[in-house]
Amino acid sequence: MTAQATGRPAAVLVGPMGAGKSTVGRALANALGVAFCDTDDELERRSGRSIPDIFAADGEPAFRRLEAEVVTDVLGRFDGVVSLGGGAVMTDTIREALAGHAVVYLRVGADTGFARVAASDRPLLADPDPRRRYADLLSRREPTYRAVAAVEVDAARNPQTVVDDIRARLQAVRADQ
Ligand SMILES: Nc1ncnc2c1ncn2[C@@H]1O[C@H](COP(=O)(O)OP(=O)(O)OP(=O)(O)O)[C@@H](O)[C@H]1O
Ligand SMILES: O=C(O)C1=C[C@@H](O)[C@@H](O)[C@H](O)C1
Ligand SMILES: [Mg+2]
Repeated sequence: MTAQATGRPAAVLVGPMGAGKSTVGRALANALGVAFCDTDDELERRSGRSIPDIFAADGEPAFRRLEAEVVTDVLGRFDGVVSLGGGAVMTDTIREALAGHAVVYLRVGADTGFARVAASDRPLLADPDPRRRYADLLSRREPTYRAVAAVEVDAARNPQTVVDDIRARLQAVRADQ
């Protein structure tokens, strides 16, 4: 994380694995001319370990504790675009820290989201039936993504279209305030 904060994040992207939070987040930050922070990358940088290693060696609860520390710190002092990990919104302290922020839910269906990450090493998909696991996680988390977001966009489109849509929707929300 390079930028020092003076205000609040320009946008905070949430959604399931493969929604494009990292990809679209970086492009949105470029379009807005602000810095970008992916909290998964930030957690790996600060801990000096990979997320798959943390899951394998210490388990998911230990990962969630580290994630909560990193995300709440970033939300409190970073003024660029922030992308969260796919499960971050399920932690109470993170949901509390998201209140009042420009939270954007990148929505994808289970087939699209899973196809985008099937070949990667996301630890939660290390399962005998990863497609079903993905669909289960998405259906459990979807109400929470919706509840924390000020704006929801269809992320099954090309990244530039998603970026343009987010910018327009955030402007509309701000104009309403
Ligand atoms: N809008 C898009 N159209 C096509 N492919 C995309 C799009 N967004 C992301 N991808 C591709 O999908 C894969 C996953 O994207 P990305 O890592 O940005 O997802 P994520 O939401 O950050 O997932 P995670 O929660 O696991 O970090 C990458 O290979 C990326 O290039
Ligand atoms: O959906 C999840 O719970 C996760 C998504 C990734 O972004 C990482 O934060 C990690 O692999 C866990
Ligand atoms: Mg990501």
